[in-house]
Amino acid sequence: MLFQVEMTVKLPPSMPAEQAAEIKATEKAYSQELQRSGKWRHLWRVAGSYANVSIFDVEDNAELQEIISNLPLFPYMEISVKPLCRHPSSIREDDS
Ligand SMILES: O=C(O)CC1=CCC(=O)O1
Repeated sequence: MLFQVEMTVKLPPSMPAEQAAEIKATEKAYSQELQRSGKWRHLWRVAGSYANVSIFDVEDNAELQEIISNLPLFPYMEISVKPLCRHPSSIREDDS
């Protein structure tokens, strides 16, 4: 199942820079492992924002919830999820 997930990062201004850097490094490693596995298909920065638009390819809602809730930045993000299905006019083979 494919999902579009938009994540907006809102780190508290009071968080020490070292702690923020550590969380971001852990987040990067976690997301890159999921990208290598194919579960995190796309990761795009939203230009001009500390936000991303991502496409996940997971078994079901429960797996998406598990992945998202384990993001190191999860406590500091606003997240919206949209389920996707194949567009009838799509010419891409990997859209479903
Ligand atoms: O910087 C972000 O958009 C948050 C994030 C998600 C995966 C990652 O590596 O950073």
